[in-house]
Amino acid sequence: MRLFITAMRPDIYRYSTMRLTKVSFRYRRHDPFVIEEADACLTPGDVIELSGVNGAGKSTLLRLLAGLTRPTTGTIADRPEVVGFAPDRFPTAQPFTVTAYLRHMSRVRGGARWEPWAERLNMGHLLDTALSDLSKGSAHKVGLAQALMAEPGLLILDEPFAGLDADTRETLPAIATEVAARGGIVIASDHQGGLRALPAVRQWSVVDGHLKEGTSARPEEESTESHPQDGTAPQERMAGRHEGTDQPREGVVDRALDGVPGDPRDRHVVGRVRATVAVTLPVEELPGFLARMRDEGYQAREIEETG
Ligand SMILES: Nc1ncnc2c1ncn2[C@@H]1O[C@H](COP(=O)(O)OP(=O)(O)OP(=O)(O)O)[C@@H](O)[C@H]1O
Repeated sequence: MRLFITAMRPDIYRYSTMRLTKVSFRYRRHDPFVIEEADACLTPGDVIELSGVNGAGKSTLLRLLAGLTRPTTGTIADRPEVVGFAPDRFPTAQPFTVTAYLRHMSRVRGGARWEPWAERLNMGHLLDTALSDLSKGSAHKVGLAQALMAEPGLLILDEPFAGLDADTRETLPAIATEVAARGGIVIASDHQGGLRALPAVRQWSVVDGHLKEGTSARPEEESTESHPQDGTAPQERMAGRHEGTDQPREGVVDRALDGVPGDPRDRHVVGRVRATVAVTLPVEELPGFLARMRDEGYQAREIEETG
């Protein structure tokens, strides 16, 4: 006998638009500003590629977004509760093996599951290695795994493709898409254009301290080019004016939330991403299975027995 169970996990992510308002930053009082008066909105479901020449301020901006650094002036509002940050250089001077480190981070993250990420990022052979013995690319994977394990609402990747082997490089765009599809925001600085093939990637660049949208770092591509997804001018999206209208924004978020009932404008406030799965299991395991699902916050909606 087989049982088919469809299940729904309701409202597991909160959605809100993160806003930067006139954010400026400099490292020391008399230094020049690295970031000047950045205005931007990061909307649930966005995948953003951040470009700029060496020293433009990409890492600085990412650290501001992560909350690791505070703006000198200006505000950053409505940052998602769970932030995953994978730095460009993972700090390996720590007295742990990879497994011990990931277990520790899992505890810090409230019991987040790291094992699937270790598998997906091809880290099986690294698990017993001391962090201090890791190669650059392997250390980078550990940084990615710790960033991903908590299912972040904001995933920040600083040069995520640097030093990665080919298989893992190919995996990253799919991972970014998945995070965005469940309503997360993904932003990655990337010299290598690894996310560029994804549909609807927002292009940000830092040029002379200014944050720009809809352009690469190449000046000839800057200016008034419209966003390919919604027809808004880049700087309107940057300033969030489009989200301020009564019209729900077309784009990644709404596609990710297809089939969700209710006013589409509400989707930006509370997400209702739902997936329906069919599970086949021996009938005697049903009570335990349902109990585990409830423990994890799922709801069983329908049970159907088949012979
Ligand atoms: N801790 C720091 N103290 C003082 N200045 C810093 C510090 N970190 C970065 N800077 C300066 O801030 C500017 C921006 O650096 P940042 O690392 O953000 O650039 P980036 O665009 O990420 O560069 P890259 O592409 O080379 O990684 C540079 O001039 C850099 O020298």
